[in-house]
Amino acid sequence: MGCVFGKESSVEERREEVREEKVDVGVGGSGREVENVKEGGEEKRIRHSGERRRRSSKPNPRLSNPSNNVHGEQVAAGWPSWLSKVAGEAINGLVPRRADTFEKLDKIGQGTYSNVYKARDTLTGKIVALKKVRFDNLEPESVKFMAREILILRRLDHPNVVKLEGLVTSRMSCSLYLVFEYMAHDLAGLATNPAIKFTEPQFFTTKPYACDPSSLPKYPPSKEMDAKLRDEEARRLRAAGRANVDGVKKSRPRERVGRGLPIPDANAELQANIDRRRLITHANAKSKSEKFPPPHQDGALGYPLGSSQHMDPIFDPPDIPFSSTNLSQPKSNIHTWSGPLVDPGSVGAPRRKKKHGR
Ligand SMILES: Nc1ncnc2c1ncn2[C@@H]1O[C@H](COP(=O)(O)OP(=O)(O)OP(=O)(O)O)[C@@H](O)[C@H]1O
Repeated sequence: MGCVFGKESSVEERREEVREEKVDVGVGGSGREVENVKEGGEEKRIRHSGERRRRSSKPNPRLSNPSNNVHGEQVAAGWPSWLSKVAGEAINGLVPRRADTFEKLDKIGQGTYSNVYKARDTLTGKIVALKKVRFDNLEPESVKFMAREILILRRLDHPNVVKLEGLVTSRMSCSLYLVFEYMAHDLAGLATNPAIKFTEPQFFTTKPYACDPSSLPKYPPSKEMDAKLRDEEARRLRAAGRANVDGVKKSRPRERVGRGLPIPDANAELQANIDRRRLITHANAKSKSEKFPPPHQDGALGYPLGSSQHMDPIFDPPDIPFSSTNLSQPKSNIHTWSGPLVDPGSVGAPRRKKKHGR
């Protein structure tokens, strides 16, 4: 996930719904306390950003496999076996959300490995962004790569970094959705607006720090490495191509005129570079997990409830009902978000302290 997003006022925050008890909607890695308190008969969700609590353990971005009993617990909780086997640590302490509890509204973006949808959480009414990662052949390396992103996102807690709020999948599914707060703007879009100037505190010098820099992975994600190698290869090929062309046709006056054109204004150039980079990235993408069906096959939008407007009936067939995620139960008994599955402290996920009535 290469994006940092800007949030439009706090409209979405005001819309955030409340769950029965304190749950870790930051899926476990956030440095904030999140709690629900009753106020005037109404429950409100509050975040304590000032005080940081010590934790005995944090998810480790260098992945390790879960023990057999943790794997068993994860599968029982609704995680697909392929995910738990390869990326057990990334989902440690969480339960998956069911796909049919979201209503896809629109396709809003596409990343290197994903399609992103605006969706409504039908249990809370909240608008979210769903990043769909589909793993063709469930290649362990692709899964591990995504797990690494999840682990890092779980650790990040910063006002300027979009939060991972949950994960959606099911035992029978071969896809995974990351649930994020919905952001009205993205950084690339804002950067192209000359009226908007970013200040340093808008980035990572703002406290609380997103995470302790020393805890970040030592090496860049393989995706970045791949991108770097692809860029270098593309540059090399371009240079080789130019050398060939120069060798064959020494002089192409019209081309030289073209090269001499004035540079367009900075913002247009920035956007063009962004677009070009995206094109190169997508055109050269090699990982199996980067292949997606065309939008018309990738989960239909705009259909009535209960049909394909719910998420991907193809890739998310109804599961055998699992108690924690079964819609036939009253809402109050549902773990609606990816939240604690087992005692996180005992299996390496961050420990969350319950706080009441602060
Ligand atoms: N939380 C969000 N709210 C609103 N739009 C989003 C959100 N997350 C992603 N998007 C949109 O989807 C696009 C793709 O996002 P995504 O995170 O998949 O890709 P990326 O970070 O640009 O690239 P990569 O796949 O390499 O990480 C973004 O550029 C943005 O337009």
